[in-house]
Amino acid sequence: MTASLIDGKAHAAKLRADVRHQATRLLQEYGLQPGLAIVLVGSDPASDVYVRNKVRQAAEAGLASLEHRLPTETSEAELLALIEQLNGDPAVHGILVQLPLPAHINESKVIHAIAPSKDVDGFHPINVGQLSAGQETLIPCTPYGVLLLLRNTLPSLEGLHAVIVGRSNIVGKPMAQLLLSEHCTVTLTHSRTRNLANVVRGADIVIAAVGKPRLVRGDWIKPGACVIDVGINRVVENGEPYLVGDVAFNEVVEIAGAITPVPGGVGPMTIACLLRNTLIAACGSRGITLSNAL
Ligand SMILES: Nc1nc(=O)c2c([nH]1)NC[C@@H]1CN(c3ccc(C(=O)N[C@@H](CCC(=O)O)C(=O)O)cc3)C=[N+]21
Repeated sequence: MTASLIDGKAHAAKLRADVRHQATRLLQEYGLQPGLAIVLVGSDPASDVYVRNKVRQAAEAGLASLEHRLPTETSEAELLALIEQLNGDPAVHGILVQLPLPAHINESKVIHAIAPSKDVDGFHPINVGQLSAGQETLIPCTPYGVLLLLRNTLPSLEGLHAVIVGRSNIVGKPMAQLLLSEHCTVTLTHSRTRNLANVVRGADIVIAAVGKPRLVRGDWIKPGACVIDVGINRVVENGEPYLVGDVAFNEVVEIAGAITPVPGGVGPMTIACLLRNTLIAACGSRGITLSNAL
């Protein structure tokens, strides 16, 4: 059996079209245009590409995006002052500070400084706590995107065994909380997990988010399982640069029931969910209820 491909690019395009539709209505009915501020400190070439993509897609979805590029030498105090200014700016509904930050800046301090209502990454401890309590909140973009893909792929998530590989604050932990809310049985594994392959063999849903190229092999997969590859690893093979996931795609595609490709899987959903979070934050700022989440 060959797995069906989960087309993240197509799902993301649909989600962005929905954001655009709702943003148009917000502007017409309430005179409100959602605004996203993107802050990039330093000039990492990979970050540069992501930020440019985010800005372009935000504009296409009818959002106002404001880019703040700061030099690597920017002090922590200067960055905190900018965040303070954005927190108080009524045209800004979402603030994204691109991570990682240069080593002299305390990431946790920066995340704490963002107003929780504008924290479209969902990284502020208030939002983390609300997610873990199962309350409505701004959800981190990558796990949010994965959840939408799963909902669109599987008839029901209830009672399924989800095994997450990787316990990061950005993907693994919030993913576990979201899937618990969907009534999955959740196992959160990591680098110290004993007999990882055997644990993954029990999974109906596998979420690979460790940043190790092709870690998850074909013989780890229960036939028919749904496999979501969050990894984005840049490797050079035969002198060519490649983007590969945390899943050995060629092996797993033969065993799984459905699988996301890299690229074109989770990545595009992450950006689409960032736009959606900005829309949600803008609505929240005026007490407007947003209809359907697809
Ligand atoms: N505060 C913060 N929030 C983030 O959400 C955040 C961040 N910092 N720092 C960097 C990572 C990385 N990230 C990606 C988003 C989309 C793709 C994406 O769309 N990837 C394409 C391929 C892109 C390519 O070809 O390089 C795909 O998978 O199809 C990748 C990576 C968000 N991040």
